[in-house]
Amino acid sequence: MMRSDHQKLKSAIDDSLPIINLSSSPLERSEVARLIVKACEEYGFFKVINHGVPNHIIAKMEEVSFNFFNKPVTEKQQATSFGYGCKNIGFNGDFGEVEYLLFPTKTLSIAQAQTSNPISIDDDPTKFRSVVSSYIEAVRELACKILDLIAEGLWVHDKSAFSKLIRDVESDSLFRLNHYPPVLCSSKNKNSINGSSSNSCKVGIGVHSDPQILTILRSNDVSGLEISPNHGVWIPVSPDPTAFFVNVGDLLQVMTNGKFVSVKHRVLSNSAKSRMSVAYFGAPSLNARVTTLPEMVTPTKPCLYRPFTWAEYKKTVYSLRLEDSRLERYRK
Ligand SMILES: C=C1C[C@]23C[C@@]1(O)CC[C@H]2[C@@]12CC[C@H](O)[C@@](C)(C(=O)O1)[C@H]2[C@@H]3C(=O)O
Ligand SMILES: O=C(O)CCC(=O)C(=O)O
Ligand SMILES: [Fe+2]
Repeated sequence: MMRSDHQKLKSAIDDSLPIINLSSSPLERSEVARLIVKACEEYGFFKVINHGVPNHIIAKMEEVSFNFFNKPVTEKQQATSFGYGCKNIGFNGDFGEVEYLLFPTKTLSIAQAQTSNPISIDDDPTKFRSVVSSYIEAVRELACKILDLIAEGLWVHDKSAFSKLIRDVESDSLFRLNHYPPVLCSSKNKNSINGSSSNSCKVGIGVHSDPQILTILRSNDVSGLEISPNHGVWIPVSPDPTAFFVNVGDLLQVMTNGKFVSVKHRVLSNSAKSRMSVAYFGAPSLNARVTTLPEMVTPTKPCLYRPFTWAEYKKTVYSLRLEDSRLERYRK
């Protein structure tokens, strides 16, 4: 075996993935900030423990998600205008063994204002709305906490340079529930996916990076998520329902001038169990101008990307397929 193969195998172990403990005392704040920056540079991905999101909020979210996906297909399809999708991902021919509910977080506040138009997702739509609203509020706070620590760790002058973008009332953040039903792996499919773990083989969601600033992800106790911090290496992420997982998105790559890399990831379906995940994609408002922070540009590290609005970038994202590289188009 060549030395590089050894190194690849050694690095493809989940144990090596960074874990950030947010319970640390204020004295250790700068150390936590430093570790988060390191994780974003090396992996664009990390796990957060002692995150402070109350258990009852997480448990209720899991319950409404489970109830929704357990409904008959015909009932779920009635939620298509509200973002229900099955197997089709995006608009350009991507498919996966997944069903999902995907909507802008703003939708809930609009629905709240128009009580005559409740969201018919749950038998009790008011319950669905209030459970999801509380969950979104809690994970947005977690995202802001992490983004403020990133700003500190990067010695950025404006400590809320990142978090203010997703705190904006016009923020275009998204919320997504995913359900990957068990898919039996035929011997023909077995090991068809390079480096996948043995009890999974079909693609739930194909290789992609998240286009927004930061993603806060949580799942049940079923595996499937894999990340690829280096080209050709796939690391399965052990599921941990008590934790949150954080992905660096494309916009954070641009704002940090490529110091952070938006992590490539995919989900493989499990042959025995259903995986359920919940993702919050923190994004700026559509008209926000995304630029590289001046602190990230030096004479030896000139600015890599031209400025653009999130609306412009989102249009590009939706014109392309999951795996397509979009940031290349915004290079100077
Ligand atoms: C094929 C696509 C689905 C996606 C939009 C896109 O055209 C390319 C990016 C995809 C992605 C990946 C991360 C998130 O799950 C998502 C909601 C996003 O913002 O970009 C999805 C989009 C989607 O499923 O609509
Ligand atoms: O289900 C997961 O763990 C990841 C989902 C994901 O990558 C996405 O929804 O963009
Ligand atoms: Fe993703």
